[in-house]
Amino acid sequence: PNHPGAAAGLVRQLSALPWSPPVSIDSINPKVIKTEYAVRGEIVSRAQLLQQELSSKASSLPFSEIVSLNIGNPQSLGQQPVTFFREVLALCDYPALLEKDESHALFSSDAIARAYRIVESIPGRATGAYSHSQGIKAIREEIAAGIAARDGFPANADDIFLTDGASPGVHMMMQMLISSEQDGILCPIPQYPLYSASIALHGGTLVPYYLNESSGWGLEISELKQQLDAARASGTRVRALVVINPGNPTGQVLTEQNQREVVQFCRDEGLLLLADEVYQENIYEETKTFHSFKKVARSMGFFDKDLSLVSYHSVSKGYYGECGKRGGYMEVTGLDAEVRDQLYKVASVNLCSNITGQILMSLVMNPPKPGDESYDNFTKERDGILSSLARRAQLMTDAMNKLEGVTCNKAEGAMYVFPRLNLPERAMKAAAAVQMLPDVFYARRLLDATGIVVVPGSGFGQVPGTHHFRCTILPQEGKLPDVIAKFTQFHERFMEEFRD
Ligand SMILES: Cc1ncc(COP(=O)(O)O)c(CN[C@@H]2CONC2=O)c1O
Repeated sequence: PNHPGAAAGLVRQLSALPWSPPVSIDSINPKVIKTEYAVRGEIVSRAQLLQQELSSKASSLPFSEIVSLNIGNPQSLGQQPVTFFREVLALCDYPALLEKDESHALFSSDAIARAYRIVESIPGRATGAYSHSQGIKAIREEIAAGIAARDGFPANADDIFLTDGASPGVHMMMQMLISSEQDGILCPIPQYPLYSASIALHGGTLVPYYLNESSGWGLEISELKQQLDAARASGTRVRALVVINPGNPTGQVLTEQNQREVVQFCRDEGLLLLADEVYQENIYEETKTFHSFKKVARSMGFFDKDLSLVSYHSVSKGYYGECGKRGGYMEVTGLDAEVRDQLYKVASVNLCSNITGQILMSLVMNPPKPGDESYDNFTKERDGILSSLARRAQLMTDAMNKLEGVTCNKAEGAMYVFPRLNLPERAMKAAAAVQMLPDVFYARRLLDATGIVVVPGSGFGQVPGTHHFRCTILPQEGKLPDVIAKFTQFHERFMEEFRD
């Protein structure tokens, strides 16, 4: 052991031993293995491989591009950002621009004034510093004022937690609520798989309640009650009810009466209401109006001492579609102060959300007003995008309903159609023969034939024995007819191939 070469010799001996990675698929957290997120699942993975094939050589594929209709990502399909929002963000990102005369030739006066006000409200004018863990106080005050203006009821800046998109806010609440598998969360089926994924990651239990496809994806209190009682009878401690309004993937917009019933149900059954309202500005059905659950609860006379409610919003949807900027909030009301303190502690572990997303969230909640220099251009951009989305929602719904064996509820809101596939028996058998679920088989064949990427309905959950897929309504209007034509041609050939 004292020999100078001994250590080197020992190292050589050790290095000769077979080395294996310290982390293996068998040694990572099994909750991670169990987690699935179909919006970027197996079909998307194959699409990425095909994209590489398209990029690497003159392709033998029967299409020239991948059309990603699997994800609600408007700007990736050509939607333009809102000018006023980007002007304010640019100025806040580089505050020195505010001191330059040239800026007045480049930026609208109200964007300069807004950016100046925001920068001045940040301690040290430091848009690069960590902020308060719930977000910059002045930003939260602006958002609270926007909520109050929307609802006609007060909102408190200290109830706002600014997050990097709505997703982290959902994870934070699941982290707070789920202690073990005994803790259940009532979720709509079909649901946006952030919820099933987060519940799985935190080791809880998803308690399903089925939306009624035959009544336009209606949310029935009787179904909620039946599922809640069954879960409780099996020993599950049901903590919360998730409602996504407008719905993803289903696109329904709840009636105010239905919302009142949901609020009453949560109050009566002692459930925290998790209201996912990220599509609140994506309403296309003229007979429907968005009402926040906060407004509905307050209008029923339920305040902080009467109901626990967490409301989510995001900069990823609406007419802004700023998904990559990662802005969002959760408005937390009706929780005990000591619970709020624990939530704050969890938020503080991540220090703060990104400042750009925080600023953008405040712009979404307080956009240009009549008389502002940007107002006319802003309303032109906003109304242009929303009216186009409404037309595309109708176009896609109609196109789906023209397909043989397909029925599709109208997309009243959000950004998706979720058609039901009634496949021939031979198609079902062909799927089984390759160990695929029928809607995965269909989505895979669609991708391989056209380059169009959709998400199989099994990725959102569906009534057993039914099959769907989710497709966004997002291709720009000039391109949508071509996408629909490709889709239709594929479907006709598919049905011909597998006709019973
Ligand atoms: C209902 C719902 N809630 C929350 C989120 C999370 O959004 P952010 O974290 O970006 O704020 C999404 C995103 N929609 C996903 C992403 O694109 N397609 C979807 O279905 C969503 O659809």
